Amino acid sequence: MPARPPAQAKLILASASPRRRDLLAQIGLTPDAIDPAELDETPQPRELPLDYVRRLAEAKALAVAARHAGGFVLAADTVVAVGRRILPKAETEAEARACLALLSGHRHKVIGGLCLIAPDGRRVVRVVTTAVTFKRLSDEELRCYIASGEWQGKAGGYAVQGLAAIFVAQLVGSYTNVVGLDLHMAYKLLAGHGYPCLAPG
Ligand SMILES: Cc1cn([C@H]2C[C@H](O)[C@@H](COP(=O)(O)OP(=O)(O)OP(=O)(O)O)O2)c(=O)[nH]c1=O
Repeated sequence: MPARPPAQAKLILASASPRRRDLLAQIGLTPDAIDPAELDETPQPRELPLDYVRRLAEAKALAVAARHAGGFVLAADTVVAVGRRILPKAETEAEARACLALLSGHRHKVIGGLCLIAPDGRRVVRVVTTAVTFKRLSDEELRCYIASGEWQGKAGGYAVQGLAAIFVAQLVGSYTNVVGLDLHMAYKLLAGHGYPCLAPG
């Protein structure tokens, strides 16, 4: 068992993503602070999706830990990958259409990187992969989905927790990883480093 950290050790979520905050709330965790890292998220030339999420999750955690000594700092990064290709976070309709055209009728991977920095400075990075298969999208489905606007700011141009759930023919692995934070791994990292995830009683 790891040594229990001081009772006042705070939980810092290094993320601007409301999805990650909501996911933590689902398991009864409310961060003491939400402090997004705001880094340049451009992939390096020929960077593989797995390397990219590891690098980003770690960089986000390190940037934020510098401002919160003695806390538990949790950071994450999510990408949608088609083979070695990292799809963008869709910011325009054209980007969302291009992503959905690649995903339609095919299997892709959602890769999530998590990094925890514990109060004693120990740092752990983990990667979780989920395989998702989309049905073949009709023109009408594509049009409705683009009109929904739910693709905005989402890795790969969709959000499984919304309307896009109807496109998912199969999902193998962690659902919460696709939404933005694998809760099993987040719990394992936090509890494993002595954060009191389970409220007494
Ligand atoms: C695939 C998928 C992604 N997403 C979201 C989760 C993330 O918010 C986003 C991926 O972008 P990220 O860069 O991982 O996260 P972010 O920019 O929103 O926040 P921060 O960097 O501050 O932590 O896509 C969904 O909400 N649902 C999905 O089904």
